[in-house]
Amino acid sequence: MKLVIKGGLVVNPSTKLEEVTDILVEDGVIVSIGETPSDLLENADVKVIEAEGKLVVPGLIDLHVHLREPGFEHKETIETGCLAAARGGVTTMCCMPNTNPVIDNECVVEYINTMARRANGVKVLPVGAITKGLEGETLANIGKMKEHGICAISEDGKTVADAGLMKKGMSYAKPFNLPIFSHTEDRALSGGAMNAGVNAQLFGIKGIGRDAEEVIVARDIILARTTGAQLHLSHMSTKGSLDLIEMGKKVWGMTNLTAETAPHYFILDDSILGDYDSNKKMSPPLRTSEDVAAMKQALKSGIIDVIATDHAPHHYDEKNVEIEKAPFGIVGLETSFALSYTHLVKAGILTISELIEKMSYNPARIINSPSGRLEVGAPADITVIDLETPYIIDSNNFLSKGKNTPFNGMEVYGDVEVTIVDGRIVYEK
Ligand SMILES: NC(=O)N[C@@H](CC(=O)O)C(=O)O
Ligand SMILES: [Zn+2]
Ligand SMILES: [Zn+2]
Repeated sequence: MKLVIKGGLVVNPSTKLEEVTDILVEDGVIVSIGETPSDLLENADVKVIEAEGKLVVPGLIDLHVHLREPGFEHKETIETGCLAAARGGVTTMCCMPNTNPVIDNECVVEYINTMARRANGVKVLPVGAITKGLEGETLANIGKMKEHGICAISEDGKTVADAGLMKKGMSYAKPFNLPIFSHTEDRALSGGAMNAGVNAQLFGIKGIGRDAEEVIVARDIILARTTGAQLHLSHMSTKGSLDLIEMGKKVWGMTNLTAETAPHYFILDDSILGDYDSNKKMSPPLRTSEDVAAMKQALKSGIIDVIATDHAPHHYDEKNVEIEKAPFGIVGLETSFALSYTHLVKAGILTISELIEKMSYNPARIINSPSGRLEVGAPADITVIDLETPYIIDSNNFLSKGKNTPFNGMEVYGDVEVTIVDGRIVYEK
């Protein structure tokens, strides 16, 4: 089966390509980038996707997604999560281990692999727990899980509180070439429902200080420096965290340190919580406008390497309670590209190529994936996007089971038209 994506603006960070041209795909692999011979275009066996006026990029790679299966299928399933991913232009995603049972052994890894094979074709890479049951007491069987395809280890939703155990986890992961995705939250310092500060005082909501995040950011950078393990800091939200990462990268010259943020941390701040809407509650919480400005700066300077979603679907009934009682988390798979494009590229902060680097190429490098690049021989994971037509975000249209977004009603640019995985169309508008 041959496929031609014709006449789109092809943007590929790995080769610094930015050119109106065609991509030819055969048997799931990119076989050429350049003008397609006309006899091929007339061949009835060749499917042509007209991409004139559209953006053509390597499929997006989301390092941070909660698919909720097994255990919480009322929030999301692997099937619905994969549909949402395809709609959002995401061709590979890493799913976090806070399921029930926890992804802490090869059987659960295999269960996810099986369910993903039955879904639409979007690549699902499980993330294994660092400790058994996410209980923070003994290491999970990391080596066995690696044999079955985990792409990283993480305690996401929690932090390994014991620094000695975290160090052991890092030392163990290193020879397996597994990155550690770190959720940085010191439980002794957290415990509220929004960012601590003047707005929390004004609204009468218990606050979570930035120190809860920063203490663990500092600790894990130090431990990664000692062990040489590859540390990837999940969902960064504060300016202080960015300063610490800058220190690790620039002063200590660490090449084993990367960091991620999510669209809500560079678009929204804690002043919007005055309506007590639990769809604005997530972990870590929205911070202040100064943090938002610093986050944009850090995306530009490269202190932040990755934009992920932290797609965290919850059921309507679970969120439809007082903000203090509601679970943390918002969905993101179907809005992340458009929000990032609108608020970073259209706003003049990043170039398109820089954005795709953060949403595809850099994530691919962190998990050693051959995707994330439009190169001859690479897997044909490709996303075609309309950048011209604005639209309004409406969670009623989400394919995800989760409708918990703070972005409802916002106008954005960057509508995904076609998503291709291994040369197969998995979403077409
Ligand atoms: N981010 C969140 O607010 N929630 C996540 C957990 C997490 O990412 O820490 C969840 O699993 O719901
Ligand atoms: Zn987390
Ligand atoms: Zn998460």
